[in-house]
Amino acid sequence: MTDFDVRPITEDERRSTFDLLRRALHSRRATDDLWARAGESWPAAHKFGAFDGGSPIGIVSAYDTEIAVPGGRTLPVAAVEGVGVRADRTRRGVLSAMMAVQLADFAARGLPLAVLHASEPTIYGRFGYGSAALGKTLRVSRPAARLHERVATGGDVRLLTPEEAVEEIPGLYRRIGLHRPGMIGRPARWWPISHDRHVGPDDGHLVAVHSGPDGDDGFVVYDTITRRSFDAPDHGAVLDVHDLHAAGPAARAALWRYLLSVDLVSEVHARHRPVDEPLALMLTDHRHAATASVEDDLWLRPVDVAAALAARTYRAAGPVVLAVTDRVLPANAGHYEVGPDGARRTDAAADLALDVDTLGMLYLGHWAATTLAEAGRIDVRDPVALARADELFTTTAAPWCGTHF
Ligand SMILES: CC(=O)SCCNC(=O)CCNC(=O)[C@H](O)C(C)(C)COP(=O)(O)OP(=O)(O)OC[C@H]1O[C@@H](n2cnc3c(N)ncnc32)[C@H](O)[C@@H]1OP(=O)(O)O
Repeated sequence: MTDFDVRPITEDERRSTFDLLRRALHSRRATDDLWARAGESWPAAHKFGAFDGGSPIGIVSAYDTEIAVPGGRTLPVAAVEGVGVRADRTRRGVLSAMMAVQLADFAARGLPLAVLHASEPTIYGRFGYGSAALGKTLRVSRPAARLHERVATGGDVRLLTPEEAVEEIPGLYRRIGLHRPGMIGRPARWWPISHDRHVGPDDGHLVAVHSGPDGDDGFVVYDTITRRSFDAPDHGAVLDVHDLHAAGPAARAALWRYLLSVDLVSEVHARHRPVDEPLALMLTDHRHAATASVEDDLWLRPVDVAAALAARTYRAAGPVVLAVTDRVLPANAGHYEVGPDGARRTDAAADLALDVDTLGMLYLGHWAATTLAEAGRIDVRDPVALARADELFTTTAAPWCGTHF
């Protein structure tokens, strides 16, 4: 027996569900001042709450945007954010009930994919999300690190005022474009909370923009955290890279050259960078840039498997037939033939069998089918098909989201 209902939230329930989420994530309830700034970014649309009587006990939220898939197309996607259950009501199926309603809503609205960043990796696989793109944390020893002479840089780097950063960076992000599988669009409601707040006086992050031959083509948002003290007066600051996007390798290298030139900094930290970002190889001594960790970045859920598979491209290899199972959206269950000329449903016998969360892991090209089979996530009916699946799904650029939501 359930003692709660799941339904769309009303306008009047925006603030109480926002507070519920904040408490679930161990933040204080929003002050009136914070709500005045953040409230617009928490609309009622696309939010489902679990209610016990009139009181919210759980919330799931999403916004519609677009995502780049292998081959360069962009697809509509639901970006799931703001998931929380009141601490006294966890592990009684509240999230499961909300996720079922939310996924049914995505399917009814024809969204082929849903994505999220997971607070804990054990939560979302059961709902069909798979870890599809990773990010690495770089730690660079700043005084010693030098770009080697063959790294093409050039152009100019200039610092923006906070007002310029609020005005100019959204358009620049759009112009740079979704050039890697996994990158997502940032709608108007994303910017006040995730950018403007950081560059404003409270957080004081700095913003530098690179201009190349065709105008502005890259930016970095960063903060410096001083470590100097009476006891350790020589400790330089840590420069923390918060958001870095560039249209191409030259703009990216020029932004890194700039970051490595900032005085009184002993280390540069950059979290959630693409796993194939070649910073270490750009240095005269690659040991000055260490990969401190590799974490899961984007989790992806095929909501309409046929549409999702048909939208991306595949490398040249013989076709494979996948048998897909999906407990939450059973309409996806079935056999799909995937080959260099596309993907479609089929009645043919399956070469490989997998759950929809594992398909989410394959989809953007990070994981090889062979690796997933070795991890027990793919049931191999025809061993020869594994190598074909490896080739079909792989991508040149590692998938990467690069947007926190
Ligand atoms: C996209 C994002 O926003 S990420 C942020 C997610 N939110 C948080 O981490 C905030 C703090 N945590 C919470 O609010 C809650 O614990 C939630 C939302 C993670 C889970 O809500 P619950 O209502 O407890 O989940 P529910 O009871 O439906 O659990 C379903 C299953 O997942 C498991 N599960 C849920 N959360 C966790 C977890 N954190 N760790 C391990 N297992 C979990 C449950 O044990 C259960 O397993 P079962 O089906 O085998 O019994």
